Amino acid sequence: MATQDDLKRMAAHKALELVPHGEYIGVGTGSTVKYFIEALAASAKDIKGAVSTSSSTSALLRQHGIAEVGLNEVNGLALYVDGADEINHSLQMIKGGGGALLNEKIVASASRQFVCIADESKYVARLGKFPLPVEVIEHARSLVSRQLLKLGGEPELRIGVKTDNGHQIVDVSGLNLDQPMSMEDAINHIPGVVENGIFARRPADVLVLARAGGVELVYAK
Ligand SMILES: O=C(CO)[C@H](O)[C@H](O)COP(=O)(O)O
Repeated sequence: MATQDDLKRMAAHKALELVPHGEYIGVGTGSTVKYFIEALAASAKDIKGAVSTSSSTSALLRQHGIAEVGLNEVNGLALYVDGADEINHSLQMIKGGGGALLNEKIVASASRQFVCIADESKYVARLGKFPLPVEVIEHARSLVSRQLLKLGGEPELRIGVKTDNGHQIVDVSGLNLDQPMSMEDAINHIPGVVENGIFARRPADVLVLARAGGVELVYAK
């Protein structure tokens, strides 16, 4: 039986088919993305370079000899490839389990196409079982947490974690995410919030979904 890692690898390999030749691409963060970087390095795709979303992704790109380029050095990106913690049927996502949500949202917003790579456990009818990561300015953490409580969530500090941008992460359980875009906006309006892991304003354009029976491309309904 295929393991979750097998499925992640299958999705990552399939995504290669969507990578254009001769373009800059954005690369997300996480274990599924690690398989994508490995597959990209072993393939004949001649991308111009990759914009990274985290120090761990930069290290993997270096290790595999893929040229890294800064976002300021390119005029937009053809494609962005990343995993997700949850993705719904409109291809809206919860991201940030790996703590890279801020850079992921920035690079995704600079990309013409967002390809999400995921195993079937991530594909859900309703977002919100996975606690929502919220990146916060450290001295505003308690203030922000009180506001998150008012929005119906139960915030919990991710102990011992600092993001690549020097902030803390609060994971929020119990939020009603039936209106993901409104919640994305509401949380981002709390002073002290840097970014939150709802990707509703910038959903994926295509989901490469790996199931035990094979890999399929899913487009937003
Ligand atoms: O948002 C992310 C990192 O910030 C990842 O895409 C998400 O956590 C999924 O990770 P994985 O591929 O390891 O399951």
